[in-house]
Amino acid sequence: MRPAAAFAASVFAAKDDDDDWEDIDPDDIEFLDGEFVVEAFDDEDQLAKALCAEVEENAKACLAERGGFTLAVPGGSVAKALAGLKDAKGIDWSKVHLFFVNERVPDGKCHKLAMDTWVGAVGMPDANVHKPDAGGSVEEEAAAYEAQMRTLAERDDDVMMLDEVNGLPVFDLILLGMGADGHVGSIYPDSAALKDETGAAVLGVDMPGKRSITMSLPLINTAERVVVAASGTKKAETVRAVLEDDESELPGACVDAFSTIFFLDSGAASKLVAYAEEEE
Ligand SMILES: O=C1O[C@H](COP(=O)(O)O)[C@@H](O)[C@H](O)[C@H]1O
Repeated sequence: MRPAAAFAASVFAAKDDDDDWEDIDPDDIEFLDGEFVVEAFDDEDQLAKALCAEVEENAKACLAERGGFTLAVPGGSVAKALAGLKDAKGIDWSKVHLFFVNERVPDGKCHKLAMDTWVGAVGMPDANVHKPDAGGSVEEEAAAYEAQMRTLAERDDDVMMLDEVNGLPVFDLILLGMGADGHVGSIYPDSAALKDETGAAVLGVDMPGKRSITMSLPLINTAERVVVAASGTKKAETVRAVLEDDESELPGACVDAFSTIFFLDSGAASKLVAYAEEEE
């Protein structure tokens, strides 16, 4: 995989094996695959470029290595930040499979946003854009969406693998946004989805006004690489809690994939002790 730091204005801290923060040299970032890294960018534009670069570079690496690439995207600001992918060169989108981290059902809000923002422009075949479309209860939608992932894993072209330990689909890259309350996907603080122990890859969420499906935390944490993006000072306190409070049980604090990267803008990073020390 590519080093994560190509667009980083500041790579300021990483967790070592003992879970303590340590300063890192951006030049050493290639040795951090499998680690936990936080990067801060000057503004949302830089953050958006970094998100697009993550997709581009990971897609190219996976396509070269296996001839396939599996990507999951959320809605909200991260979805909008991917507009730059329209200009990406050298990616065979016919070999990329796109899923949604969470989705309103039956509305398909994240699918529509992705299509309008970049997917419609890059020429990804419709069959590669996997959206929940089963109908029925949120549980039925969730089960059917998980089945779509498993059907892909049953193909003999290695585009989607199953984890040898937990049997869950392994995504190459999952992008997450994080709400000001610390939610990721449709996994909200103190919710049934956060506490779920069924081992399901996809869960139904039947909150008033938010009838959704969401990837489960075990599925998210089985991915090769997860990037959590947050911007704006309104999220600064939540970002601080998620990254610097060892006791935090917020959904964002439960993201723990093999390679976990937090992309922040300066506003979202502003309350981090590690960031303040870097700025001094
Ligand atoms: O409700 C949601 O919010 C999160 C965060 O959105 P953002 O616009 O503040 O980045 C988003 O990732 C998720 O898909 C959406 O359902």
